[in-house]
Amino acid sequence: MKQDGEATQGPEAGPVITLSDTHVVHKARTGGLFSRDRVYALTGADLAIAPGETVGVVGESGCGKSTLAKVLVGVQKPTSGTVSFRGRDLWTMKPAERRATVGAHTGMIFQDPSTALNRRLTVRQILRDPLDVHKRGTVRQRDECVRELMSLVGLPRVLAEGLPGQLSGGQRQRVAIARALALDPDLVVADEPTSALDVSVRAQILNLLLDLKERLGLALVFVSHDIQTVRRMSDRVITMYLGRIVEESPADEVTDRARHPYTRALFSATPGLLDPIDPIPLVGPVPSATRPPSGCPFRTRCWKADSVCAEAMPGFAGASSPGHRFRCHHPVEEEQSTRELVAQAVNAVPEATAMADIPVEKSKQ
Ligand SMILES: Nc1ncnc2c1ncn2[C@@H]1O[C@H](COP(=O)(O)OP(=O)(O)OP(=O)(O)O)[C@@H](O)[C@H]1O
Repeated sequence: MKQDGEATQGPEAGPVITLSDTHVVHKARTGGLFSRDRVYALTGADLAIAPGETVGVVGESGCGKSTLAKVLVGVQKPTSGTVSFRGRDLWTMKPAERRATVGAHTGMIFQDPSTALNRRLTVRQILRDPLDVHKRGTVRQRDECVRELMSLVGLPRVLAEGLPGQLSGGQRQRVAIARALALDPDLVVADEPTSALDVSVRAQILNLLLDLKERLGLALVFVSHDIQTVRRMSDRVITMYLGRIVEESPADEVTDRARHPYTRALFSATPGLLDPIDPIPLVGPVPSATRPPSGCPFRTRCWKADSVCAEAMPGFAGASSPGHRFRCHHPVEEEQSTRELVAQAVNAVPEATAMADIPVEKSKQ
C-alpha cells in the first residue's frame, strides 16, 4: 500500500484523468421499444483532474453528475469524445487492458453500501477480492494488506469475519471505502457517499475521506446534493446543468463569487451558506434531458436570458482568478452580491418566463 502522503508521481505527473469533448447519450427509458428518443446525459464535457485534487460536483437531480462519475471510473462508455487515464485513451485500449487500468488505478464509492457490498462475503473476503483478481503480492501479503486496509479506515479487526448485514451503516461504508482503496488507486470517485447514512455518522465518514485523501495523495471526485459539504470537501467545484459543465470554480469562490447565474441560484438556495435571504427565483423545473433547450440549456429558467442565449452555447470564459471559468453569455458581475441578484431576478422573472416559451429543440452543440 501507499505510505502517508505518497502520491503517485514520476513521469505521469500530469492530470490523472482527462475528459475531452465527452458525450453520453442514452436511449430514453420511456417512449416504448421503438422510440427514437434520446437522453443527453453528458454533453461536451472537458475536464482534467490533477493528482491529489478534490473536485466537487453539484447540480440538480438529473443534471448528469452520476453519469460523469461513471465515465471517470470507466463504468460508462462515452458515446463520443475521449477519456484519457494518465494520457492514455481508455476506450481505445483492449477490454482486458482497460479493465486492468481502471481496476488498478480508480476506485468508486457508491451511495448505499448495503447494495454495493456482496452480502454473502465476509469483510475479509470483500477486501481480498480485488487483491486476488489483480494478483497483488503473495497470499500472506494480501492478508496483511486486508489488515492494513481495515486499520486505515478505522474498522476493528474483529469485524474481519463479519458479514455486511451484521455491520452498522457507517461500518459498511468504511468497508466500501477500504475496498475502493485496496489497489492504491490514483483516483477515487465518491457518488453521494453519505446520503444513505444516519446523520450522526455522516461527519465521521466525510472526515475519514478527507483524512485518507491527504494521507494517500488521492485525487477525489465528490458528487453530492449537499452543497455545504461539497464546498467544504473540495478544492474545485464543478456545476452541472442538463448534462453540461457550466462552471468550474475554486471552492472558496463558489458561494458568492460564482459567475454563472445557475451556480449563484443553486448556492443561494442552500440554507446556512449566505446571510439569510430568499433564494434567487428560477422559472420552472429542469427541462427534460431528452429535449434540452437550444443554445444555453439554462436559458429557459434564467432571469438574464435573451435571444442570444437561445442561439448558441457560449464557450468557456475565464474569471479573474486562475482555475475559474464559466459558460454564460451574460455572466454575473464579479463583485455582485447574491442579495442584488435576488432583486434582479424577482423583477426579471416575467421576461424570463417569456424566454422559456421559445421552443426547445435538440441541442446542436
Ligand atoms: N441508463 C440510462 N438510460 C436512460 N437514461 C439515463 C440512464 N442513466 C441516466 N439517464 C438519464 O440521464 C440523465 C442524467 O442522469 P444522472 O443520473 O447522471 O443525473 P444526476 O445528476 O446524477 O441525478 P441524481 O442527482 O438524481 O442522481 C437523467 O435524465 C437520467 O434520467
